[in-house]
Amino acid sequence: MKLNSEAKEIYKAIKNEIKRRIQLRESLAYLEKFSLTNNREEILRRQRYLKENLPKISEELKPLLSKIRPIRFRREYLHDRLLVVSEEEFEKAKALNICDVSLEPEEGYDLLLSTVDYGIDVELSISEIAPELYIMPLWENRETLKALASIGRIINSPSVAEEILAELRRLEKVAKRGEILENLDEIVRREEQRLNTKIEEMLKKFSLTLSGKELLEFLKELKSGNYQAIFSHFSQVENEILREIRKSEERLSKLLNLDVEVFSRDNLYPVEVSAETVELLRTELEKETKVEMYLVSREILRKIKPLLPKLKEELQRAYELEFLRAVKEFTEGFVFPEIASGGMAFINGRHLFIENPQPVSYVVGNVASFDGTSGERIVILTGANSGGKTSLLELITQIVLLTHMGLPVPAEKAWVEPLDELFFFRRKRSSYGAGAFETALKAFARALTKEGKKLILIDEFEAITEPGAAVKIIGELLKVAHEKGFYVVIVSHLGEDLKRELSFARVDGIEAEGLDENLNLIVDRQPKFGKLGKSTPELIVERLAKKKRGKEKEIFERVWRAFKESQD
Ligand SMILES: Nc1ncnc2c1ncn2[C@@H]1O[C@H](COP(=O)(O)OP(=O)(O)OP(=O)(O)O)[C@@H](O)[C@H]1O
Repeated sequence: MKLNSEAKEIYKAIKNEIKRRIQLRESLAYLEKFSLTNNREEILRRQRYLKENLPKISEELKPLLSKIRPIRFRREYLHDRLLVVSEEEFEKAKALNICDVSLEPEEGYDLLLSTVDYGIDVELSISEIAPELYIMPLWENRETLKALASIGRIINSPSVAEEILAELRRLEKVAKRGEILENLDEIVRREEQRLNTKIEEMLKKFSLTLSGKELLEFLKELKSGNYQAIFSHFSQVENEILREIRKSEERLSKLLNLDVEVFSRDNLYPVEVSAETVELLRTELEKETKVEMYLVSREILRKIKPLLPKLKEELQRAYELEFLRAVKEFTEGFVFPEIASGGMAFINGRHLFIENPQPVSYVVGNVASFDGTSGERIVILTGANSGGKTSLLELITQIVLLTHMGLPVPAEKAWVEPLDELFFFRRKRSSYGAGAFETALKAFARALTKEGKKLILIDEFEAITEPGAAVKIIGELLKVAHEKGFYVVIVSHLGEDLKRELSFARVDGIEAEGLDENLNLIVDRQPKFGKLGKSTPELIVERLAKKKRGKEKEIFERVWRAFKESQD
């Protein structure tokens, strides 16, 4: 379906309404599948798809879907491992391009894998050699997996994410070790400080007990050459300190899941762990963690590998659900239009961008029959200023476009014939002179060339030329449109004159019904079919007569009386 630029603007605004409700970037692609089509079968196919799937969307899905993130399995070269293979396997192993390959074990790697009994036994496949490339993205996206599991429960289609999450739990211990590794320095320094405070306290206590009487005791022992007693007294402190050191090391060993001896025994106060020792510890821990991570990852992957294709499908399904959810949110209270032949119509249509709009029913062509209409394809829309004529043209455009997207429309009931082209010509308020007139005329004429099913909506063409000429021009152009079987709604204040020229056209009118208590015009937005819309100068006069003061008021009152007298 082809659109002119102003119709395109409305199409863009509709798409934006859906887009801004979509929480996931990946779901935007689904909107492309709903671009305009005039293929009746395709529209019906989209309607069937939405009718089947929209009811499955429930409120509670929104926060869960917002948590979904893409899970991308990495393809990286891992420098931390060496794969030792036989000569026959060498080329194949190299071709995997996943890590260094050798025929002999070599130094300098955290992990030694081998198909020929030199290290951890592996088969020649990426998932065996580098299972972390699959497991880490899953581990990092646990929130997505949890959301998928909950979504599965809601839509009654159990997710493989449940099983994957259960398996991933085995990684918790080694992941914790990874965290510890990151904070190793801080952990060791904290233990060191704790230990020194403790020793300090012990020494303080000891110096207190060594006062007075005890000192004399020592001197006596010293005189009699009994050094042993003194040594034993001091070594008692030393032992206590050593016991504290061991306790600290046990605590660290337990935390790191590795036997450690990091505090020097040479210098008991203050105890200190050298930077080198921390580095050595880090290297050892890193190596252990790598091996453990590899082994646990491999074990998990062996179990869950068959589930990964289904997981991918489920992620895609989540993107689709998010698209559907946004459509559902946008089209709440809408109906699927009947794909008809012979024009377009709707009952109680609601403008998308007017807050609390008055619902309006309308027909162009013979798809539905309302009192005062008889299948006219050319309609002249007349009526009060600010009555809602432009808004009605926009509403027709919105309903026609949504139908061609395959979406429901904001109305109680609607009928739309698939069209080849839609033209919307807005009133150019600031256009004056021959240039503007010529441009508008050319655009109108262009819309009339070429065959096909067309809807042409024109907002007040005559504003840019003299009324007399306008009747001739518009009249003739509408005759062409009529002959070609196009559908046209044209806003005009020249309804009466045009009607005289065009027997095939219908004239509808939007009317003001009076003034409200604040002297604002009360407008019935529903056009009266086949009835010229009265302009409302007498209401404007009444309004001024009631609002103004003094001399001006007198003048308006006089004019108003003249109106009333002519009505009596
Ligand atoms: N169905 C509706 N319900 C509520 N408000 C409406 C409706 N249709 C139009 N309006 C409001 O009325 C005002 C005038 O609408 P619109 O510009 O469509 O009128 P118009 O007849 O084209 O005016 P003009 O004669 O100035 O061209 C706008 O503020 C619009 O939001």
